[in-house]
Amino acid sequence: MTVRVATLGFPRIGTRRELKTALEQYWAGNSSADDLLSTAASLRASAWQRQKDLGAEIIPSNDFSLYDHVLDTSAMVGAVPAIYGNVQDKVDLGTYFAMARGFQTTSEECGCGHAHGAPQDVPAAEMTKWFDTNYHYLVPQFTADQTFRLASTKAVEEYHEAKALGIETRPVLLGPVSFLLLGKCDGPAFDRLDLLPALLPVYERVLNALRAEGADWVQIDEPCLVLDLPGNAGAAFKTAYNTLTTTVPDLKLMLATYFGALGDNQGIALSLPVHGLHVDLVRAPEQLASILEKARPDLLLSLGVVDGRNIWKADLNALLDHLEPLARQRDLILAPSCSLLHTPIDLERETDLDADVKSWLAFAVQKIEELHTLGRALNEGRGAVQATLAENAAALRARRSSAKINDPTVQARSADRNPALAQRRSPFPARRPLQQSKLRLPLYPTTTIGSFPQTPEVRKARADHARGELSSEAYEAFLREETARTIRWQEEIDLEVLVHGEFERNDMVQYFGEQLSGFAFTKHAWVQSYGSRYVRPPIIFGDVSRPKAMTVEWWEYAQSITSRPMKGMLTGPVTILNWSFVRDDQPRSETCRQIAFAIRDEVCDLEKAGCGIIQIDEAALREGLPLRRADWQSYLDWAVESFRISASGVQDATQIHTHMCYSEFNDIIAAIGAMDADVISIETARSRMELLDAFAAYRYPAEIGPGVYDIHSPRVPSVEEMVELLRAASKAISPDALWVNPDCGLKTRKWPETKAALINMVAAAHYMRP
Ligand SMILES: Nc1nc2c(c(=O)[nH]1)N[C@@H](CNc1ccc(C(=O)N[C@@H](CCC(=O)N[C@@H](CCC(=O)N[C@@H](CCC(=O)O)C(=O)O)C(=O)O)C(=O)O)cc1)CN2
Ligand code: MET
Ligand SMILES: [Zn+2]
Repeated sequence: MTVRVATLGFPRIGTRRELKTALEQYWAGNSSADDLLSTAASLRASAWQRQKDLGAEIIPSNDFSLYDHVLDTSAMVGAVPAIYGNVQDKVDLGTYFAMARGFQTTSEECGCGHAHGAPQDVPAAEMTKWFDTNYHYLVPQFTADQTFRLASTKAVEEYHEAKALGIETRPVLLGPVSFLLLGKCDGPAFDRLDLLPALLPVYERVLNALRAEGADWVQIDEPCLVLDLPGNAGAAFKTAYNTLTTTVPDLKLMLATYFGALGDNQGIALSLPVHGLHVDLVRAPEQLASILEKARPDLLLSLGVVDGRNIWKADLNALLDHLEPLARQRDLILAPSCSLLHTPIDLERETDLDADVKSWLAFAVQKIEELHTLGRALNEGRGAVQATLAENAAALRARRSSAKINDPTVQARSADRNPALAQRRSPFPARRPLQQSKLRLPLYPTTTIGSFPQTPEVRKARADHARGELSSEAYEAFLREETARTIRWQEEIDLEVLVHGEFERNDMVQYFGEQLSGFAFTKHAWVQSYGSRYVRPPIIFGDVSRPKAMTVEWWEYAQSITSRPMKGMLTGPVTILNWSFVRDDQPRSETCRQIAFAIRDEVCDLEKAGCGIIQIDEAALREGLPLRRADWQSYLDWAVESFRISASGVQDATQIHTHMCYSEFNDIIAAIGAMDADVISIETARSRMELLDAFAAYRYPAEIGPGVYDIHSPRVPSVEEMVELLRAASKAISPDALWVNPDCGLKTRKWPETKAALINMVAAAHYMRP
């Protein structure tokens, strides 16, 4: 029996973030479409070659994307909402980026490649989290009478491109059922799965074209198979795969599932007439036994045994113990649990990491090496890779017994089960008047979410400082100047509650990770978050504590130069946890609690310094929700408790804000209420306030700032537009509980559009006041 090594997807961004640079240059009008496309082609070529060199035998194509693979799928099938005005055969670059980022002729994109006669002012499509990751996709939008057409042959072109380079690939497509399920209805709700018959012919054409080019196998991703599915989904999967396997008979389909167990969908998955099935055995190792028992003997199993969602070395010897008996019985494919999109590329670039910590890690490149080692051990016997296996065992042993991991003081504090720790002194109705009389804010008070534009100058100053080319004094003076200018400007346009702008922070999670014990951080380990925006998630390897105050000095400086209230600005424990690579040797809930105590101390220190409004961002609370409803409550219990531990050390008159973006709250609104924040700001602009229905229905007790300005697009919303949104909001929520703010922080924006939009926002708030 033979074992082969596959990857399901490789990071697109390039080891030196070449894709980011190429995109941003193109959007700024500094480079041509040809420049962008040729960078993209060379990134694909080197990713294919790299994977091949590392020993991957089945290499994906069409996993690359200029922006997002779900948007690519919408383009492939011509699911382009009418507002983008594309009626041609192909979705061109201009339309593609208009959907991704919105389009305004006055904005930066002017003159670069939008279709002739394209609309001049369109908002971007809605963006949301890809399952429980920090990757965001553009939500496909369907009308009830949606038609589909083949509008992009990218998959075929990229297969061909690899072939021309001498590399045989297995093209990847997002499967039709997941594509429909991940989308939303434009207008009154209907069953998106009803669109399947209209959609399948486009998939047939693409698959036929791939077959004609010479592809033997196609990887078709149906990650929705790990979710709780609507009752008719089983039938939809059957229709889809019966149709595709009969109409494209001699092409083999590898149906890929990941991010969890098939669970109650296992029967569906195993009944489909596909030729192979990939399952995630990192998140759900327990599913292997029943899959082996029930799978057709000729079904080629692809086992996701190396974690595509985290950066720890795999336990190769333990894996071999499980895999060896299996590999004697059937042909197998070994693969990462999911696409490597969610891991950084190459550990070897991290020359400054603590040597011990580094020896415990594997990034995308190292994970393929691990798979290659496993493959050889199974095909040739462990002896063939003895030294590598011994090294792996030694590293794992060293990690388990390392003194760097354990801090008894932290463990003792976290074990304190006193419920008062997670309880404000009084309930919200008693806190509210104390806060109101202290703050004296008008109706519809205005504020922003925290960050102001992280300009190239700010980034450069930080980089120069890190390289030792700018002294700490000069760097801090520069940051103080930026902060002061931003505060003066907020006063000038008459915002009520000010922020300092977060110029000193590289990222809202990494900044804290760099100051907390138990965390390691990287220099080059970028992971795509959306489009050209990447993050370097910190690595939590040990018990977490706060050696000293992290934000108090900057807050004190900021408050010292204004008489308006200055928000203290912190990232909450659940978000730090969810946006880090988390240790896998204790429950996540335990790590979260440790972070919560560290943040609690910071909250108390801010209050002691005189801060009356403290925002604790929990942007990632919703995305951490387990994919299966049955697992929600236990997560929400510890996540909410951790937030409350962080927020509950203060007096009643101190106003605690929290902020969340991209949050579909409908299902977890009770937990949001249970966080017991005094004010919550949320993303609502792109979904046009739909979200507020949940708050209204639940009678959310505290104050709410529904975002009126979509900050993920350079587009400037008009006063009228924001007044419209506020009117809609004031129908759902009592006006005396409403705040006026953007959807999220402004770090990704440029100053001109930020200024224009916030001036409009303040005007909209003034207009609403009686
Ligand atoms: N962790 C996290 N997840 C999140 C968010 C978030 O803010 N943080 N927001 C939501 C949306 N996602 C986002 C993710 C990233 C960014 C973002 O702006 N990322 C920046 C990088 C931020 C950063 O780490 N900046 C560093 C490094 C900047 C940099 O590239 N420096 C250059 C040098 C620049 C020079 O010399 O001029 C270099 O290192 O090469 C800094 O400011 O110090 C980017 O891609 O451009 C925004 C939103 C959801 N998830
Ligand atoms: C992704 S949530 C961002 C919150 C943070 N305070 C900011 O304004 O950037
Ligand atoms: Zn946000």
